[in-house]
Amino acid sequence: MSLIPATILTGFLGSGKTTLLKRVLTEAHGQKIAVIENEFGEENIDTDILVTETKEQVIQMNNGCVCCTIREDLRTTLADLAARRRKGELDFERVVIETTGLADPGPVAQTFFMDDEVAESYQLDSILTLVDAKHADQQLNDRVEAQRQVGFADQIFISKTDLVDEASADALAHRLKHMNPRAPQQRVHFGEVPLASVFDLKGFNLNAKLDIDPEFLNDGGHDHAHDHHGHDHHDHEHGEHCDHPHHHQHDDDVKSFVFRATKPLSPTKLEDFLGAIVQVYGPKMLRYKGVLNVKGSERKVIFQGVHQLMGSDLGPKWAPGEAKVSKMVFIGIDLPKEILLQGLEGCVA
Ligand SMILES: Nc1nc2c(ncn2[C@@H]2O[C@H](COP(=O)(O)OP(=O)(O)OP(=O)(O)O)[C@@H](O)[C@H]2O)c(=O)[nH]1
Repeated sequence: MSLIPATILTGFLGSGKTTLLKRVLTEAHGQKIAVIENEFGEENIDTDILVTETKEQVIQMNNGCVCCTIREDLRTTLADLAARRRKGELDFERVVIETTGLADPGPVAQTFFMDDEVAESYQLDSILTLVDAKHADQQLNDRVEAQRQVGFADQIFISKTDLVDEASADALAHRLKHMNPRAPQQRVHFGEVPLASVFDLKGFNLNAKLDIDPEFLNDGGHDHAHDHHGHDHHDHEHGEHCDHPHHHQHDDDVKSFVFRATKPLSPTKLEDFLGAIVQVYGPKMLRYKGVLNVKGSERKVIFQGVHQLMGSDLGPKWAPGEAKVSKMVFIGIDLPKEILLQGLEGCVA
């Protein structure tokens, strides 16, 4: 039986998750979608709305915060859903998990890899993150969960841009891009979004192409609040003027950087190094993904991970004339960029 695609919908409180989900469910012609809601408290208003307005199967889990307690519930809920589907008691083609606005989506995503029963029935399609254009700056400044949600995203939807001016929306887009250069961004107005932007994104598919622009992180188009650090991506010297607009004075904990190598990498060195690194920094490593030129392989090696869990797979052959450049993006919280970059340099074959 083919694997059931699963989508994780996350985003800070009030960012428009339910609005988007309702929209998608009513638009989803012919698709049967099981929705797993994770909310705080006993009263689950979101679920009531979904149940009355759509015919979807909604399972609610009321035991609090996803980040600490939920993995077991989520695991049993997913396993139970799959078992009932196998027996013909339930009919659905995909699953959407809406997390609470205060959840770290990491443990939710990991459930799909750590539990055999879940991994045998489901394939994590992508993590979608809603960002509220009106409140995001404050939320990102104040709340680590909001930052993590952006870090994990395979796709970012920016809601409520109707409530802010164009310059603010652009500045937010820029800030988010620095935090997570891997996730495409799309504005949504009251959840209006084509289904093709929501499902089958294959963000977790190892063969998905790595859509990042490594040059972006080296550009000068972000704020000078980073200058005092000296350890992150900024081309300008201290005091040097740059012409880009500086709307923010943010200094996000979730940051990203890109490793590039033009020489082929040694698979064993890479495995040893990354294996050791995730033991130490795994909890801080939200997502990492790369397309690698590995010695002895004619084909691209596609690699990705979430916290301590990582995997690799063979991609297509390098095209004739294509520069065989390895690229890896790391998104995490206070990652030791220099240690990682130096270690990776040492993995050249
Ligand atoms: N102006 C504006 N309001 C929006 C937009 N999208 C959603 N909203 C409103 O924002 C409020 C919160 O939306 P919800 O969909 O409930 O947000 P949520 O992320 O599910 O919220 P929680 O369940 O509390 O985490 C609602 O009043 C929505 O109508 C938008 O694009 N523009």
